[in-house]
Amino acid sequence: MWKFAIHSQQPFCWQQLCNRRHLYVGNVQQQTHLELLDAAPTRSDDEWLQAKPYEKVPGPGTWQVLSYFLPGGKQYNTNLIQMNRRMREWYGDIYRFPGLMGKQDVIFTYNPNDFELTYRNEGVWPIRIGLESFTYYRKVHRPEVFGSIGGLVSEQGKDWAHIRNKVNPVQMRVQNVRQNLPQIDQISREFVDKLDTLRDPVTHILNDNFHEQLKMWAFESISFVALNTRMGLLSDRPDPNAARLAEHMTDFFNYSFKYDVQPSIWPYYKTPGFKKFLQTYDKITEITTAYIDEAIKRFEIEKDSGNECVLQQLLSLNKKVAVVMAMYMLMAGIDTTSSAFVTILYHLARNPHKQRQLHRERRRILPDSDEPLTPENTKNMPYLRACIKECMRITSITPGNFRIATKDLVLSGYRVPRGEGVLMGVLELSNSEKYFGQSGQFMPERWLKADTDPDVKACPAARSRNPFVYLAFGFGPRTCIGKRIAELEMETLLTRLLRRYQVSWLAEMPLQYESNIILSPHGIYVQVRAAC
Ligand code: HEM
Repeated sequence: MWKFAIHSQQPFCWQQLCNRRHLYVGNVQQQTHLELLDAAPTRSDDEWLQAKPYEKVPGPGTWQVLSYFLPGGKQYNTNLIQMNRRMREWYGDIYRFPGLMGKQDVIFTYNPNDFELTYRNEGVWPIRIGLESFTYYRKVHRPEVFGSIGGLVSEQGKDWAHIRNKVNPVQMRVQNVRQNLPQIDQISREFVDKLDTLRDPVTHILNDNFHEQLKMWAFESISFVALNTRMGLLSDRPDPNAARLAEHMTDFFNYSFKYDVQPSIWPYYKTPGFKKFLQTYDKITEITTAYIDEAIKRFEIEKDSGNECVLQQLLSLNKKVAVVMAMYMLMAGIDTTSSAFVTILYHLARNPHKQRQLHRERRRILPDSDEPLTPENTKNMPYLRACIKECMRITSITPGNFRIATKDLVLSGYRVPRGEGVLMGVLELSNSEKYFGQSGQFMPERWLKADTDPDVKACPAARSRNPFVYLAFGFGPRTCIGKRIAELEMETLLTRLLRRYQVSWLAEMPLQYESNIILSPHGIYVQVRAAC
């Protein structure tokens, strides 16, 4: 069961995001999986033949769905989470959401065995549709800038693999990412220093402005990794281009929700709003490229100064790759990390006993709070990592994972032909009593594989739990490429913040969430006081 309230200004439907596979964007046909469409089943084995036919998957018909979402309908004005939950109550743990207007169906499943089958059969080129506007921007609007360089979020098949294989060692290798620790630590210290000015001087309460400031922390951190540049966004005098870039990124998120997620006619007709979106992309490209050009000049002067940073490694692949990846890091690495961090703080604020336990670990790692964080002293932080995981279990800011089935699959006893969309309802499973006892309780211990101190014992279930019931960063070759960076940032800030402060939740209401591209918290009411 859900233990927190979620509210959205706008009705949202995953299918709008997932079912645009027939689109032709300008002269660029979405290179997704069209070859899979209308293909005859390839399977004739017993399991396939004995499975129930696809048509028998429970779910509403097209007209029924339309009636749900029309004014007065049962799903009118519901958000993603509410919609999913109602549909699940009505149709069960697997249901078919029919494709509208010639678009594909999406199978919604809440069965971890289906997740495993879908992922284990996705092959080396998993298909997940997203950010079609970026594909259009690169390939149709600005081909002279990007050439044939694809981007991770919007590319599929070989084109996706081509870039992912190149950037994996740069962004997924722990040691490579952790070389940024000194600067990420410095940025976290600056943010924690700034907390004094962000909280109310008398009550010490932080409100929603805190989330905006956290976005600046996330921006400052990710832009250091992506552009090797300190933007000064936590100071009173940020770099003017950085401030502009921050504004454009905010616009980008709003536009992207409107044009990549909500139904829109832009693939057929470029509305004035969509043209403004393209201008925002232009400005982000222009500023990002300018920062990269400046960094290239710096690298020339500082030649052979030791390990290559992430940007240098991306540049050695290709400058266009570096620009596209830097843009992606900025687009995908600000709202995600800051929203997840608010969630982490919220759960710790509501669970003082666990917070005290974590504080003890922090003091062991940093006996002197002025000491820097290093690869050595941050190696062994089991309770901190368990706390972060437990927060993301209760509130995974990405509530579902999507794939196009690239093989014929039998899901929950039904035939699902390749080419169909499969939406895996991760958040529901990670909040289910069936897979996590006392699922509403914040219990970091459930993730511990070994005792961390005499009072904190390992949990036997941590070793035997089905890995598919918690997938906050996705799974497989297409898992989140920013996972290591996000973990580094969140661990560092949490260490610094809790080393200095203790946090309490003062509101009667739980933290609220809006669902747009991700779950985004609001209604923050945290008190931060000096830790003893
Ligand atoms: C707490 C923070 C974050 C969460 C919860 C998160 C979650 C996710 C999830 C669930 C996916 C889909 C994975 C799949 O389909 O299997 C994803 C993909 C992705 N994420 Fe993250 N993410 C976070 C932070 C970041 C950061 C900091 C970056 C940038 C450095 C980033 C960049 C990306 C990219 C580029 C993809 C697409 C990967 C591909 O398709 O190959 N994310 N993320």
